[in-house]
Parts: sequence; structure tokens; C-alpha cells
Amino acid sequence: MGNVFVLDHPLIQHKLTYIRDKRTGTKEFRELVDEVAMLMAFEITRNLPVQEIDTDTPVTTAKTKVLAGKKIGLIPILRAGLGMVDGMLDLIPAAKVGHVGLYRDPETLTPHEYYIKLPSDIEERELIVIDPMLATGGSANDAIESLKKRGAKNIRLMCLIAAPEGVEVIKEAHPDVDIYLAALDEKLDEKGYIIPGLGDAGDRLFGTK
Ligand SMILES: O=P(O)(O)OC[C@H]1O[C@H](OP(=O)(O)OP(=O)(O)O)[C@H](O)[C@@H]1O
Ligand SMILES: O=c1cc[nH]c(=O)[nH]1
Ligand SMILES: [Mg+2]
Repeated sequence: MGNVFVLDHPLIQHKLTYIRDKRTGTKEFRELVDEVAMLMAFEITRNLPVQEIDTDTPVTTAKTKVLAGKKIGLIPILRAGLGMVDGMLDLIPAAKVGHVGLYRDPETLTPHEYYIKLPSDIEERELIVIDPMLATGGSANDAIESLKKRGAKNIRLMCLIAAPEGVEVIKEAHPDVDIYLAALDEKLDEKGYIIPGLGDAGDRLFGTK
């Protein structure tokens, strides 16, 4: 089974409080999501492999460490996942970015794919699928299936908030995928919204409601 990590760093939790707050407007919401994504990227990359090299300092030679060439791909699920890309690229500037366009039908809650564009070498990359919300799990499940169908081998999922229902769907369907969250909430409501959640992430990021 995949692991579920709730990143309870105080800075992440502090910012998440204001992301949830209904009084937070679009500009501040976007900035906070960007900042939390950067902090989460810091935590999620903690176990990347490093290799030791010799580095000449002005004084002597030091044994130092550099990243061991593991290539990363960020895969935001459109639209709301876009809000987390720049924050992550601040820390991982060499990452390539692929896009999966999905929307959830508001009646059936079924995801529909409308776009996909990926780096050509996804099978060699450590992929991080990004979406602020993991609700029923349908969208993330579809995105991960799409990536695997195209050869992806190493996938992690990073979300701000998840419902237990969505986590179970991903654990069941993709036991190889670790899940990184800022919060694991209580449940879904009858419309498939996460309770307590933050509302509609896409609408709050882009000001479309
Ligand atoms: O786990 P699920 O039940 O599939 O729900 C989660 C999905 O719903 C939201 O996207 P939405 O369909 O609202 O599209 P948007 O990002 O374009 O607003 C969210 O960003 C996830 O992609
Ligand atoms: O609570 C939810 C559930 C799905 N999508 C959202 O943006 N918010
Ligand atoms: Mg939305």
C-alpha cells in the first residue's frame, strides 16, 4: 500500500488556515497556495538521492553532496493544480512540467479528460501529480492511470487537502503511489465537496465565482 504523509510543518499549517478562511480573497489565496506548494516541495523532496563529490573550497577539498541526477516531472491537474506549479518550480527549477486537463462533472462527479501534454521521457522521471483537492479521488485516479498508460513508473501525488474517501480510492487503485497532504479532512458532502475543506479551489484561485 502507498504511504500517506500529512505534512504538519507549522508554516504549512499556518498558511493553510488562511487558505481555508472564506474571507481570503483571490490575490491572497493565490499567494498562499504558491507559498504552501513551495514548502511542501521542500518536504516531498527530502528523500531524493544525493551523491558525494569532491569540491575545492578556497582552503581545501571538501566532501560535498549534489543531487544524484534523478529527473523530476511536475504534473498539475488543470485547472486548480496550476496554482501550485510556480511555488514548486522555485525549489526545483530544472523540473519539466506536463499538464493533464480534467474537469469533474458537477452532477455525476465523474472526471473528464480534455487535455494531456507530457514530457517525452516520463518513464525516466520521478513524477509529482499536483492538485489542491483530492475529493472522491476520481480525477487523481484518472490522471495517474493516464500517466501509467504512457509509461510512467514513479509517481507521487501531492494535494493540499484530501477526503478519506479519495485517499482510499488512490491507495486501492495505485498502491505504488505515495500521497503527500497538508491536511486530511473529515468527509465529503452530498455534492462531493470536502468538509471542512476550502470550497472550490479552481474558482478561488482564478476568481471564477
Ligand atoms: O477527487 P475528485 O472528486 O475528482 O475532485 C477533485 C477535483 O475537482 C477539482 O477540479 P474541478 O473539476 O473543479 O476542475 P477545475 O480545477 O478546472 O476547477 C479539483 O481541483 C480536483 O481536480
Ligand atoms: O471540496 C472540493 C472538492 C472538489 N473540488 C474542489 O475544488 N473542492
Ligand atoms: Mg473547480
